[in-house]
Amino acid sequence: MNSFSVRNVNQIYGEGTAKVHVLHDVNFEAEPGTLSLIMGPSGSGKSTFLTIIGGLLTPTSGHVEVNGVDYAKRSKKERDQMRLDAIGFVLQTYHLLPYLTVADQFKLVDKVKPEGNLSARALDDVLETLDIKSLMHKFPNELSGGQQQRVAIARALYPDPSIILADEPTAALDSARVTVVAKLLKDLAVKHHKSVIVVTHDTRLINAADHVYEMTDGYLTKQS
Ligand SMILES: Nc1ncnc2c1ncn2[C@@H]1O[C@H](COP(=O)(O)OP(=O)(O)OP(=O)(O)O)[C@@H](O)[C@H]1O
Repeated sequence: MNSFSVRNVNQIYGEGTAKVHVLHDVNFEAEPGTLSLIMGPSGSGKSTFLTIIGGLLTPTSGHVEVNGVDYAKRSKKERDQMRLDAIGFVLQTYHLLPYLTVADQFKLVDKVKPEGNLSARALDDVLETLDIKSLMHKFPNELSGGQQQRVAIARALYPDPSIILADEPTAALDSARVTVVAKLLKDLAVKHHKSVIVVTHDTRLINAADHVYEMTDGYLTKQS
């Protein structure tokens, strides 16, 4: 079974003279055990695509199936549950809650999803890999951009999702950290059999990728 099957997706924002056709008949598949990159210039539709496959936006037309289930055939409540159970998001704005310490960001996940999260030991491994163990008592505004980005990655991985969707997960990281994050994403795909989809401008991630797609003016093409 494919984690994702996207068929003939179109997205149009606005109406009349303000109408913008952002995605054109997009088709895409992603299987468990693979890391796919979506590359392309700013404004080409990459984030819109990620938002649609993550079930956060219903496309103007077309179908998105996640683990064989069509979003369109589910109620909003069921879609929310599917997202909670299956998808880990790493978004451009890190969405860390300003009034919670790093440790409490993870505890909040436990409240929303009490079961099926990483064991304390597995979480410890992730924190160690991302070199953020010493930051647990800090608040987001005490962290650098790169530290916040790594905390956001760890938090997305904590619920142990089968699918990981990441929007520019390395934008705030230096080269050494990019290598660490690229290896982590690759290991999640290969060793943990997850489907990892990354929107990025970062050509340093290409070596880790199984498939590379290019988004140009809303048209998605497979490069490798
Ligand atoms: N809610 C919206 N309403 C109207 N237009 C939008 C909306 N969201 C995005 N757009 C437009 O759709 C186009 C694609 O935007 P999108 O953010 O998907 O591109 P992107 O490739 O992710 O860009 P970037 O790399 O800069 O994040 C842009 O022209 C943008 O202005």
